[in-house]
Amino acid sequence: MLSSRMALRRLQRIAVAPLSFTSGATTKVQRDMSTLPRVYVTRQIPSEGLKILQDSGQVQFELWDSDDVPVPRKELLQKVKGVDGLLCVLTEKIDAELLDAAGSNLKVVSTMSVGFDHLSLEELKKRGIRVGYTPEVLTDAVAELTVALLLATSRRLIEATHEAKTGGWGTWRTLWLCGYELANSTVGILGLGRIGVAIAERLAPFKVKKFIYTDVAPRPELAKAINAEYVTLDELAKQSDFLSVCCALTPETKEICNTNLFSKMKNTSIFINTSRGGVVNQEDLYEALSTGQIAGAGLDVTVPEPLPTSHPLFTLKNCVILPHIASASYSTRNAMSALAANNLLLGLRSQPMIKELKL
Ligand SMILES: O=C(O)[C@H](O)CO
Repeated sequence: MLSSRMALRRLQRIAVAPLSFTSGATTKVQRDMSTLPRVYVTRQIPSEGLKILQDSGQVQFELWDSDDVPVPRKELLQKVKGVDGLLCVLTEKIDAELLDAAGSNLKVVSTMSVGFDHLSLEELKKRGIRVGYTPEVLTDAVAELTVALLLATSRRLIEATHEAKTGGWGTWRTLWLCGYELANSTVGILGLGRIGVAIAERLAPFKVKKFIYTDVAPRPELAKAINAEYVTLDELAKQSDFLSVCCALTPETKEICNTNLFSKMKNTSIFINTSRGGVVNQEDLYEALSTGQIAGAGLDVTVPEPLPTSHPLFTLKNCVILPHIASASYSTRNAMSALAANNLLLGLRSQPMIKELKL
């Protein structure tokens, strides 16, 4: 007998099945509903979001029916012509060129992401286009992955499994594969928001001694929840045994993690980034890691993405690199797609979105 979960999955598949896409091509999804607002979806999003769009009867939509390759820019510029709404993911640059190509019908852009550095907010604002995004639904998944990455980096798990698999595991040794523990440590958070708080809440039971943070200004309400002290960026670098970057990528935070920061960190410190690759100067990070200025780095995000396999950071044992998977749990990605779809539909109905960016 099918478990209810499996049965549900099967039902979802059946519900989505009639769409049966041809790989790599843009496929018209709705039946003839030519008077309805037109929407372009730039990726094959998880089924919950697709189903909301399908069942709404409110829009006709086309989507780029692959999750493996992003829609080529040329096709995207073609497909957005005259659309009323756009549902995108973080690989699509929504800039003046694209908005010009879309034209004056475009009323709503809904991104299936909490980050919005791929959106030219100024251009969107200028054109009166509303923007939806997906904060909160991914907080738990991102915090969980950040903790996993921090532990994998500080306790050298990737190196250790490699050694075990490739014959490096000799006798038990007193200092072999030693790392750094969270107990009695100071954890620093660069950019305290919901995700930073969620990370700290998960790390606290590891007996962290102190949480510190920096941001453009103190955030007492959030800091109170985790008993974190506000410090300057310099102090954050100096005091942190673990420094976790949680800030958005903006002109102000671009490459904020550079030699200036790394040179102030302890040789025993671990640097973790699950926000955006652009906040780090990767040459400076390579230097800091390869010279032992800092002990290790765990990165879920890089510039560019994917990071070429020939990149020098991949040669370092003390650098753990993940392919931008912080929010990658089935439930979270489905929730993100549902929120993005609902934001889009609400925006097109000129109603308040569930999560709308103030421009
Ligand atoms: O911005 C986001 O949503 C994350 O980086 C991917 O989930």
